[in-house]
Amino acid sequence: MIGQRRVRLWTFRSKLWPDWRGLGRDMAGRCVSGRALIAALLILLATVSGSTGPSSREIWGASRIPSQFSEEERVAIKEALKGAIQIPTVSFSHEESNTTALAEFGEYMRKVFPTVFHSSLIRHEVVGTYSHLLTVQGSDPSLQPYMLMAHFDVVPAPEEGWDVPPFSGLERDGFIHGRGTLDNKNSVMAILQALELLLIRNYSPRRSFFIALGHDEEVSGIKGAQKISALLQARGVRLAFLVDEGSFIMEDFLPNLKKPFAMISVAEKGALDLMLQVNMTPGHSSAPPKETSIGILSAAVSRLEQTPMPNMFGSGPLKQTLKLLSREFSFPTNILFGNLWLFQPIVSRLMERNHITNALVRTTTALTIFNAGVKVNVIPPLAQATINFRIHPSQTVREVLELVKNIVADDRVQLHVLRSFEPLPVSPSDATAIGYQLLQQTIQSVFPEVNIVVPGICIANTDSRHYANLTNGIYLFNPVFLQPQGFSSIHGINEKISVRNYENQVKFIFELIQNADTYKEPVPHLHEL
Ligand SMILES: CCCCCCCCCCCCCCCC(=O)N[C@@H](Cc1ccccc1)C(=O)O
Ligand SMILES: [Zn+2]
Ligand SMILES: [Zn+2]
Repeated sequence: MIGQRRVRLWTFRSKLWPDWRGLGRDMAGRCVSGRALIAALLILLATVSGSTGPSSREIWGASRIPSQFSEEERVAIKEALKGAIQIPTVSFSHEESNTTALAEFGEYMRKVFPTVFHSSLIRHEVVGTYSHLLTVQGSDPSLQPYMLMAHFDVVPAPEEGWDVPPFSGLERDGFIHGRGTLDNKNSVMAILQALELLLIRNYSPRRSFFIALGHDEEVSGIKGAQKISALLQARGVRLAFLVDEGSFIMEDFLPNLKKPFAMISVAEKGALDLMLQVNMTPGHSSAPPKETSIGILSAAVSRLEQTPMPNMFGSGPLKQTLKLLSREFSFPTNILFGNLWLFQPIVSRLMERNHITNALVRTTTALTIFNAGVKVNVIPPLAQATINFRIHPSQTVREVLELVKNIVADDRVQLHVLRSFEPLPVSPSDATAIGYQLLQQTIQSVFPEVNIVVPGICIANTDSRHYANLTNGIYLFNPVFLQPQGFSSIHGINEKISVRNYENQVKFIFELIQNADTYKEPVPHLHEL
């Protein structure tokens, strides 16, 4: 009891100290006027006396719960994830998914997180038949809510090539194996697990938040995320920020950088799925025309592959990413990245050398489907190819289409847009951006070995774009260490997460929820009062 009081007093004093220290001077150290000083003192007194606002216990967050889990809890944490991996919630296409598994997953969540699903603080709704929206009621309605997101559908996983069956959830050598361990059942389970552990410890949040769990992210999110977003919009919800998958704590992604760095993506690329089609008159293969639909189309897609979209290094958040990272590198990379005003041409070329960093600097062109021909002795009437472009944040769908037309430069090739969406606007990452600041603080406390946190670009797409109408603070970050091999396993083979990584993910969310409750807006300059 005495110890608890001492902690409370200490926290109280340390929270006050920065305000007192700066009193009478603005942020630049200049003296402020007497009237502003009196106004500031009055506001401070009113807050400290707490006669009308929340109690000092609530203000200073004295009821913080440490993220320490018992042996029994640690076993339950990993077993819960293994069980989730065993449910084959596969999205095959827009039309086809394993709906039995999607429904079973909903039952499974209710079973393993009973406190969450029975809490009087939480409203649970099923949206679009299989997706889930949880509304966690905070005690302070003056705080703007936020949202934690994840999805539990997965891409298919043929058994060939895997060290262990992809839906076994087997633990081997300290790793839990299987489809969805990184993308993205780890996040679904970690969010609910952290909340379960907080509620068991009688935590009741001050700031309301939503948990949105999608069931069709891998095939667009139209039936899940888009519906949840429309529901929240109809309820007049505005979010302070949201956190979704899309970036990691990166290890060994950049040459000469051995230390891990956390990248919070503040931008997400757009997309364009374009079908190219050539129609020609069919005929006998014994007397072929000079050009066939296959030849014309092949030449067109080859030109597209051989002509990369322009390098957009100079615009977008990447310059800031590299500038912040520069001090982590040794000579000469630190000089190159730290002086982009001079070395931009060299650095932008360096980024093109590797397929992952190349995806950060330009709109990418991926030839993914090619269909033509019906019989070996028939000149094919029709040839079709589908190309997946991922659009750089500084370009638009229209601009990319224009570039494609100029590169193809052949009227016989028809272009059909199958699907497109623009890149997301860049979310703020400055000192006033609550979502970014909260993530950064939490990364620094949970992962002390991570020296640096940088804003970045997500090269893939997530469900978060469906929520752009509710917030301008969209942050993509999974608190998990990832190496290039782990990146290849996402949608590939041998996807796995270490037990330690997963435990830390739970710990991270446990801390993040509490940090969101105690977050203080940066104090405005006194001369602004
Ligand atoms: C400087 C070092 C940079 C390193 C970059 C490493 C990047 C790691 C990115 C990992 C992204 C994981 C997120 C995957 C999400 C995903 O699979 N999305 C899918 C599904 C989808 C398809 C169309 C529309 C919406 C959604 C996708 O983008 O294809
Ligand atoms: Zn995903
Ligand atoms: Zn995915």
